[in-house]
Amino acid sequence: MSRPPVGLSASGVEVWIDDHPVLHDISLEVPAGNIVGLVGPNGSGKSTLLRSVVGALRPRRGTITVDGRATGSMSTRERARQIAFVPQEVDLPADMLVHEYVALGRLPYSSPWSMGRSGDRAAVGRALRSVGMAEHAYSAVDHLSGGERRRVALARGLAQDCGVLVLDEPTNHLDIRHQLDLLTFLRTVGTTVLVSLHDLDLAARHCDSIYVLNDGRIPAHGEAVSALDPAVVAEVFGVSAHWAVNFATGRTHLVFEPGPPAQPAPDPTRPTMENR
Ligand SMILES: Nc1ncnc2c1ncn2[C@@H]1O[C@H](COP(=O)(O)OP(=O)(O)OP(=O)(O)O)[C@@H](O)[C@H]1O
Repeated sequence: MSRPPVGLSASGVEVWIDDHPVLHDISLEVPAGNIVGLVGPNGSGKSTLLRSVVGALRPRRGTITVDGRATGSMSTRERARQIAFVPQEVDLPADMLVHEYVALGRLPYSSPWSMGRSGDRAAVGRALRSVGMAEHAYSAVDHLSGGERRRVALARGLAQDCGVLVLDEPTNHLDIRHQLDLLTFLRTVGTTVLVSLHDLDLAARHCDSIYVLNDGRIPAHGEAVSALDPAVVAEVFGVSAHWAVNFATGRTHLVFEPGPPAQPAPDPTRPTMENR
């Protein structure tokens, strides 16, 4: 991407779907050039929040700004030049070639008589190379595997050349090498990234800060060690977790134990029904 990164912020965002509140008073900050992770259990509202941020859903209350400008006052085309969105599930049109699909990312810059300019072709080529899919440029999209489709969808977002990239679970369907490659690659893109992830340890390792979403609210945010404090993980995800050092690399990882979170040890000096 060549466009400079810009900051993204949401303030007091409330979203209703089908007469039900899904997001309650959400505020978040994604500083320019940062990678900010969004984690939370299934159904906590991650996709709803990302879709609201990119303008696919209209919040009932609250403001979303990009580079200090409210997105609600931007035209669709203008917003698409500011924020690129790669959704969780992407329907790739069956009879399209990979490079044609990625070129759709250039639509916000095109007029009917200018599609296929050399600048657009260069952006498409760059995006395909960066996700390791250049050799598939002339394949039909419906011949791709699930993981290859995810990478092509990301290429389309990169070709859009925006200051903010919003990714909904981009590691879905990717094998472990491609998950690590993708998250490492995001750091090199040089844009602002808001990304939802299910793997808490990957989020901790690759994001500058993390927002935890639970039942449409944000109970914790900040650097990984505080946002993903074991008490928060137990409360939100219902699993036992702790931070552990990998002695081979010196890195700290969040590791999990099966079963419910451990209860605090009983205080023997405190009366109970049994020893009273
Ligand atoms: N189109 C819709 N119609 C009705 N309810 C919806 C719709 N989209 C989302 N919801 C509801 O909003 C809540 C949040 O859903 P959302 O998809 O944002 O969660 P999520 O955190 O992204 O989940 P997952 O991790 O499973 O992808 C859920 O209760 C879901 O059922």
